[in-house]
Amino acid sequence: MNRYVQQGDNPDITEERLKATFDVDRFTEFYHGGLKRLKSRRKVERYLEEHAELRDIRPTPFMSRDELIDNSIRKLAGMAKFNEMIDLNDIEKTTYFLQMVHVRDSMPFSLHYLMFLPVLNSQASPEQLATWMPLALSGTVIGTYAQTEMGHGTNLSKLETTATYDPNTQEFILHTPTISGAKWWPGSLGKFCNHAIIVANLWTQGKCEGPHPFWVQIRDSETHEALKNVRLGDIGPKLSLNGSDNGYLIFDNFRIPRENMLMRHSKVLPDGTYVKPPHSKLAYGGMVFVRSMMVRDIANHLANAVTIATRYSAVRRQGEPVPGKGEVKILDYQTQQYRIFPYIAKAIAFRIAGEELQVIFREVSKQLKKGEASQLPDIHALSSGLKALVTFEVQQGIEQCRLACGGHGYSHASGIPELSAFSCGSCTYEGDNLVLMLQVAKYLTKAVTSPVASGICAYLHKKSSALQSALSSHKTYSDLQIVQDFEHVTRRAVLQAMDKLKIASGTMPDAWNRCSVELSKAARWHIRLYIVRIVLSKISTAPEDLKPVLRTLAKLYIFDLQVSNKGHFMEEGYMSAQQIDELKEGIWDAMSTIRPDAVSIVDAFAIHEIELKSVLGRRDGNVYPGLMEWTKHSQLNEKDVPVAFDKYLAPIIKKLRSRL
Ligand SMILES: Cc1cc2nc3c(=O)[nH]c(=O)nc-3n(C[C@H](O)[C@H](O)[C@H](O)COP(=O)(O)OP(=O)(O)OC[C@H]3O[C@@H](n4cnc5c(N)ncnc54)[C@H](O)[C@@H]3O)c2cc1C
Repeated sequence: MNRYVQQGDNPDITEERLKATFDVDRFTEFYHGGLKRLKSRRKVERYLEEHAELRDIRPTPFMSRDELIDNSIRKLAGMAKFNEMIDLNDIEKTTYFLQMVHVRDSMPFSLHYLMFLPVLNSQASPEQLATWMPLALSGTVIGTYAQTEMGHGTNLSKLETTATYDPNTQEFILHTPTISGAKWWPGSLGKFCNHAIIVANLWTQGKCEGPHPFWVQIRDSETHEALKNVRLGDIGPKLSLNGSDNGYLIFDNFRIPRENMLMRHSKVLPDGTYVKPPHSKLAYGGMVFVRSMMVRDIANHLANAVTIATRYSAVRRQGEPVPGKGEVKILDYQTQQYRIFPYIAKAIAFRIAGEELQVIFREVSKQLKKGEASQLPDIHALSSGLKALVTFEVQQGIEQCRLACGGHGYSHASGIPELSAFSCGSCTYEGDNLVLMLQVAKYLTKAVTSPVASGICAYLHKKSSALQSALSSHKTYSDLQIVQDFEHVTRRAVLQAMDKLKIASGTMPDAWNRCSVELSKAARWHIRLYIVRIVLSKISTAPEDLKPVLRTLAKLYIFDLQVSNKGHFMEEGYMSAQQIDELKEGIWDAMSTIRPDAVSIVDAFAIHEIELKSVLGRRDGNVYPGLMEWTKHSQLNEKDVPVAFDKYLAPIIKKLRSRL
C-alpha cells in the first residue's frame, strides 16, 4: 500500500504507486530506524515548511557565488532564532535540521558542528571542556577544523605549521614557515569563523612530538577582523560548496597560552615536559565519529539520486517497441532497470552499514571514555574502509542516475549535477579514498599475522571448508552460503596480497608500493564482506511483511557484486560458469520482481521535496510543467534581448548587414 497518491498527480506515477506489494509507511519506518526517529524527522520537515525564511529564495543553481554566500549566511542567522531545533543531545534531529536548511551546496559552519565540536568533545580535557564548550555552543564562537595545508593533507607528519612551546612565557608560538605550510581548505575558515582547532607539529624542549590540536582564536570578538599576526582569506570557487568560504590561514609567530593545547590525551607541562597519550590511537576518536556520520549521509545522496531517476523513469515515455501500441515508460526497459535498480539496492545496503557503524561507534566511545581503546583499530579500519568504498560507489551511482535521465539529467533542474558535485568531495575530504583503503590493508596485514583475529577478521583464520561454492539455484542460495562464498573470495584476496608482499624484494616501503594495488583491492573485499554480512543480518530481523522486498533488494546487491567480479569467484574453479549464469538469472529475476515496486521503494525513502530539489524527481510526477516553470528563475529570461547581445553582437551584425 502506498499513501503517496494524491489528486492531480501524473497518472503514470499513480499507476506505479497502486502496484505496491508492500506497505510503504512500514518500509519507511524500518529504513529510518523506527517510528520515534521518523516522527522527529517529520517535525523538522514541518518546521521547514512553516518557516520560509529558512529556505532558499530561489533555486541555488541560479545564484552567483556572492548570492550563495549571502543566502547561506542569511539562513544560518535565521536559524539562531530556532535554537529549539539544535539539540546536541539529539544529533540525529540536529543534523537533519541543518541538512534541510542548507541542503547541498551551502553548508556554512558545517565544520563547526561536524568537526569543531566533536574534536573538542573528544580531545579537550574536562576542565577545558567546561570553559570552551559553553562558548562553542553559545553561537558567539564559530569554529572550524584546520588540519590540511597547501602542501600536505595526507601525510600529517609533514605538516609545516609549528607550535613551539616557550616555557618562559608559558605560551605556544604558532608559525607558518613557508607558503606551502599555509592552512588550506578548512570550511568557513576564510571569512566567517572566529576560532579554529589548528593542527600543528608540536615542538617542546627541542623535540618534535608530532601533530597536535590547539584551540585558537583567529578573529577579534568585536570587530571580526583577523587578529594581528594571522593572515587569512577565501581560497576561491570550488566544484561545489560555494556557499561556504573554505579558507587559507598563515601564522606569523602568533602566541597562544599553554592551556590552549587540547589536553585530554597528551599534555605539555608548564616546564615544557611532554606527556604522551596513554594509547597512540586515542586521537582517532573524532575521525571515526565523522566518518561514521559520513557513510550514512553519503548513502542518503544515492537514495536521493535513485529517487529522482526512478520517479522520472516512471513518467518519461520514449520509444514504441510495438508500433501503434504507444510509447513505453523508460522504466520498462531492462537496460534502464539495470542502470538504476542495483543502485537502489546499494543505497539501502550502504545505509544499513552506516547505521551499524554508528552503533559500533557509540559502543567504542563508551569504552574510550573509560580509557579502554582495544577496539579502536578495528573501528578505525572499518570506518575508513566504509567511507572510502561508499563515497566512491555513491559517486558512480549518481552518475548512472544522471545518465538514466537522458538530457534532462544534465540540467540543474534534475538536481543531479548539484548532488553529484556536492557528493564527490567526500571521496577526498576526511581522507583520500585510496589512502584510506591502504590503511585498511595495513590493518589487515596485522590481523593476518596476529595469532587470534577478532570479530570482523575471524574469517581470515578460518580454513576454507569447501573447494567449490555450494550454490545450486539462486532461489535457494542461503545467507550462510553467500557469506561463506564472500569469505572465501575475501580471504583469498587478502592472503594472496599478503603473500605477494612477503616475497616482494627491496625495502618494505618499496615492496609495499609495488603491491599496493592488490593490497587496496583486498581491503575493498574486506569491506564488501562486512557490508554483505551486516545487510543479511539486518534484514533477517526486519518485520515479516517487509522481508520479501528487502531480501530481493539484498540479493540484487549481492548477485550484482558477484557477477561484476566474477573472475574472483571463478578463480581455481571455486564457482563454475553455470553458477555465474545462475547468479545472472537471480539478477534478472530480482529486477522483474522489483519493477512494480520500484517507485514505492524510493517513495519509502521518504525524501522531502526540500531536500530532493529536483523537478524530475518531484512526488507528483508533473515533470514537464515543472521544467517550464523552472525556466522562470533564469535571469537571462528577464529581458528578451540580453545586454551582451546589444553590447557585442549587435554592432558586428549591423556592420556585416551594411556590407550585404
Ligand atoms: C571540499 C573539501 C573540503 C575540505 N575541508 C577541509 C577542512 O575543513 N579541514 C581540513 O583540514 N581539510 C579539509 N579538506 C582537505 C582534505 O582533507 C584533503 O584534501 C585530503 O585529506 C586529501 O589530502 P591532499 O589534498 O593532500 O591529497 P594528496 O595526499 O596530495 O593526494 C593526491 C593523490 O596522491 C595519492 N596519495 C597521497 N598519499 C599517498 C600514499 N601514501 N599512498 C598512495 N597514494 C597516495 C592520493 O591517493 C591522491 O590520488 C577539504 C578538502 C575538500 C576537497
